[in-house]
Amino acid sequence: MASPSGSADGSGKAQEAPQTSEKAREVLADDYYFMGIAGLAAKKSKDPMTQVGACIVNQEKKIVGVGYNGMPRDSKNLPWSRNAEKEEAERKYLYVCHAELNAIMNKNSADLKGCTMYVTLFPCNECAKLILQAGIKEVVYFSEKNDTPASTAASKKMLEDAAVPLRKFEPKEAIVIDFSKLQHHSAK
Ligand SMILES: O=c1ccn([C@H]2C[C@H](O)[C@@H](COP(=O)(O)O)O2)c(=O)[nH]1
Ligand SMILES: [Zn+2]
Repeated sequence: MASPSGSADGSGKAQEAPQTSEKAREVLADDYYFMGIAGLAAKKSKDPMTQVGACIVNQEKKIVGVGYNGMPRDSKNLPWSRNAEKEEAERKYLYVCHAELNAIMNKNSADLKGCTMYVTLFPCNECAKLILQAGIKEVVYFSEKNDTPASTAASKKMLEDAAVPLRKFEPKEAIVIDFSKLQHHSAK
């Protein structure tokens, strides 16, 4: 599992040797944790083709918003098709709420100024506008699709122009949640 860079508790102090009676625990690094939450949120998306998740974190490293791409609230019969041969009104793009929009709308704090957004897919130009208007000050993304180059270029241009750092998350290992290891037994 990914561990934090530097000292184990982030304090910069040398790590103390664990007590012999204590199990050595692996502690998840921030980027893995927050992108992991974004990835888990993506798993909730009903988009049959592309599931996207976003997680917004404030300067105290607290999660203040999570979202995934989905159809607008209370909608029942909107199409998920991406088929280019269908009429525009029969394709998902006019309707779907992007993960970033939903994460921003789901915020549980007064505002998002100074926050970082973790998002599993490079934000489109419309989401870049939302990110900027929300006062988000850093974007960490995972994957980049190249099927909308103009949108990607515009998004990069806007974020760069506003001096909002854009960073690609490059995981070196997988995060695995083994529920059997979360099963705690009373010590007797
Ligand atoms: O910034 C973005 C860009 C796209 N999405 C969502 C919108 C759609 O549900 C999918 C893209 O569908 P494709 O079939 O891959 O074209 O991704 C998003 O949430 N945020
Ligand atoms: Zn978008």
